[in-house]
Amino acid sequence: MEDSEALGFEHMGLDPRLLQAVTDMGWSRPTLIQEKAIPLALEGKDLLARARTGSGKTAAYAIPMLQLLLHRKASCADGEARCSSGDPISHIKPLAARQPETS
Ligand SMILES: Nc1ncnc2c1ncn2[C@@H]1O[C@H](COP(=O)(O)OP(=O)(O)OP(=O)(O)O)[C@@H](O)[C@H]1O
Repeated sequence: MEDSEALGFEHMGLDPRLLQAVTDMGWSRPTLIQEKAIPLALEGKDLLARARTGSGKTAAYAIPMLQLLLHRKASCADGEARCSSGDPISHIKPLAARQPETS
């Protein structure tokens, strides 16, 4: 994809609070891994991605996760039944604990 066609944060359908946070961080555009991963994660797709150290992977998974949490919070405030299905972070902790130690 050419740079001119790159999908900016403002075109990803992000919650305004997340867009503001990204702006506050001084991030004018997503990194490549963020540009590829965030839209798919927001669609609910399962992803396995690899990118070099310092390429922005943390935000690539944290931004969609925070968006899910914000939407879920709004849904719970509206009394939706799916609010009782557990929170995403509780699934991440056991997965992280199973990661092999690095030296
Ligand atoms: N879109 C962006 N624009 C500018 N800077 C960014 C962007 N996304 C992340 N950064 C910055 O890039 C740096 C590296 O990001 P981060 O540590 O999340 O990368 P990573 O791929 O998760 O690294 P690691 O492989 O070490 O876990 C951080 O200082 C972060 O604030």
